[in-house]
Amino acid sequence: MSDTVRENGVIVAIDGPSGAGKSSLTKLLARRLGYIHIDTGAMFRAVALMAKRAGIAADDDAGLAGLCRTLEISFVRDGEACRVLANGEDVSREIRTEEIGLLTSAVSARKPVRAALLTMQRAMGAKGGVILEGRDIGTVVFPDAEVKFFLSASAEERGRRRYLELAARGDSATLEETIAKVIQRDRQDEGREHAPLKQAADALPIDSTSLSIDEVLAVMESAVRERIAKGEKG
Ligand SMILES: Nc1ncnc2c1ncn2[C@@H]1O[C@H](COP(=O)(O)OP(=O)(O)O)[C@@H](O)[C@H]1O
Ligand SMILES: Nc1ccn([C@H]2C[C@H](O)[C@@H](COP(=O)(O)OP(=O)(O)O)O2)c(=O)n1
Repeated sequence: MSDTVRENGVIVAIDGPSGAGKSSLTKLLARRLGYIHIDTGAMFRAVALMAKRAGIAADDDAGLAGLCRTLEISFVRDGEACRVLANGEDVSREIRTEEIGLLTSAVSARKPVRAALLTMQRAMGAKGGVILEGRDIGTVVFPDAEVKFFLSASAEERGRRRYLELAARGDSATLEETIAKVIQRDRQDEGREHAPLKQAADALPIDSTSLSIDEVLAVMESAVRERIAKGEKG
């Protein structure tokens, strides 16, 4: 981790597999710290959605490169929520379907997509005062982030959490099907050649299988505030 002093505060990286709690904790931690929440997964999902609409296959690197050259992704606050815009269109809901989730896992493995979003993510976070959640934040996007967490949980628990989420949205997927999809996404995210899901050597691992969101938040907030205080001492 770096001793860089940044204009707006430190950079916090939260990596981990699907359903570990990254988005939930990033939102809460960002609110506690007054930091900006950067949902890098939503950026990859936006690329996947726009590629699907344009009829670009998940392995069409030339087509994906061309799409990413002109695609503008932005986040806008909407009260407590954060809307995701693709070329100015609010795609917050459409990017969250399981179909787009699986397509995103394939699209996000492609080098041109990773290269394009890497540039965007570094531009968004370079001045600090940000929390980025994803798969490769602490290893590729900001290897010098002052604070890194690797948030995990058992596949069964992550599948259960995702199942409850889907059921609340009226999705009829069974628990067994949802666990299987979580494991499939894990394999794809961990096994890909470019920027695979991996714990950074200097990341603080947190297994949330048997922890509440508030318990995880307490551990994270304490670690970040300790690092900020250390930086202020100089
Ligand atoms: N420690 C936890 N205990 C119980 N439920 C959790 C925990 N962390 C997250 N959840 C729930 O699990 C679901 C997935 O969490 P989310 O933050 O979207 O994970 P990720 O961003 O890692 O995919 C959400 O419904 C969230 O409320
Ligand atoms: N920094 C990132 C963030 C997400 N991805 C990929 C991996 C995931 O399968 C998809 C969707 O990510 P997202 O965080 O939205 O998915 P989950 O909420 O963890 O289920 O994008 C990535 O490759 N790199």
